[in-house]
Amino acid sequence: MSTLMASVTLRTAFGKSFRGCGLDNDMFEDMIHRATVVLGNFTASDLFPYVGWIVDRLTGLHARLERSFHELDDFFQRVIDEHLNRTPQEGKRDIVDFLLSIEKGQSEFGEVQCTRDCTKAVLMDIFLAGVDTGAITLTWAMAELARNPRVMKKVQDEIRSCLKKGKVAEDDIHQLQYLRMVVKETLRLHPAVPLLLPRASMSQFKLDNYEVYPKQLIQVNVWAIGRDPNYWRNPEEFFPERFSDSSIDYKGQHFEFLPFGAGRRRCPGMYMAMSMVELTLANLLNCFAWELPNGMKETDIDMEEADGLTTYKKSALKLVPVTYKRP
Ligand code: HEM
Repeated sequence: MSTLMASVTLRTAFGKSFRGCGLDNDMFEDMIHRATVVLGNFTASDLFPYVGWIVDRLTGLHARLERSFHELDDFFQRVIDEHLNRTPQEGKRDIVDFLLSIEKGQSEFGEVQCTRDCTKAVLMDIFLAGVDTGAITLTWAMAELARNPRVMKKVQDEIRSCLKKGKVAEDDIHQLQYLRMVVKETLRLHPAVPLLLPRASMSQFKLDNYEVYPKQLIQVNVWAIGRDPNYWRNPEEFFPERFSDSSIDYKGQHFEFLPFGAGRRRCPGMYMAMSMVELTLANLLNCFAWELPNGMKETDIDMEEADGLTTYKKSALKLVPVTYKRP
């Protein structure tokens, strides 16, 4: 899943497939995984600005951060060098070409200096935010479907009855209402980014019994909100039908369901993400029947999440694809 999401994101954003960049699938996945795990750690220096750095050095967190930073920096440098050494074809400029042209003609942003570091920071944002999240959502969707054969059958029947032959294309997706509910339900129970980007309060206010002061760091836990029994009936149950006849959407207007965040910092890749996830899931479900490996029962699927910035499935999901032949 990671490989597929990485290919789509890199080709869309950087105009390049990672296959030609000297990293094989596993190295590439490891690099992203290391970065999101290390970035998801709470650092002692965040909590204790003057002395925390000593703790971070002793625990090895600082060294792991440095290593991840250098790995990613090398990769982005390679992407930038390739772009600098070629002439972009008219009408085929990608995000890297665009960022490099801003660097060159600083005037577009007036006083704001757009440096090489800024370009790399934007690339890192897109890269880390785009690759992992889609793969994680797909993995959890498949895990939940494997645990819930009723839902698996219902969504496969929908896809196969709507589609008369061949693969699911982007234009077919709007017909697949139940598939959309399955993706929403996956995002409710397993939001890829469990804590939104940190916010800082602008003024002093009281929330329940807590006094919040200006500039205080605020973390919004969308994972917990998605499982809150005050808003969701039987919140732990995977039940996509809860979204039928409901106006609740993921676009940041319904605060009980914020898998892509809300407000100015809402995920800018939301529509791309939904297209990638829905299309990939629809095709996986259309082309194969999915069975559990020998002797395994639905209840044996381990649903534990790993620590980090994103909610990885801790143990790999093992399913057996059996090619589906239309009757
Ligand atoms: C299922 C897939 C995805 C999920 C669940 C997801 C979720 C999120 C969330 C929750 C945030 C933080 C929003 C906030 O704090 O309000 C975010 C930020 C972001 N996402 Fe996504 N995302 C996904 C896919 C993508 C894709 C495909 C891209 C681009 C290729 C992308 C690019 C970004 C960027 C650049 C940010 C940072 C925005 C900022 O700094 O203001 N995301 N995403």
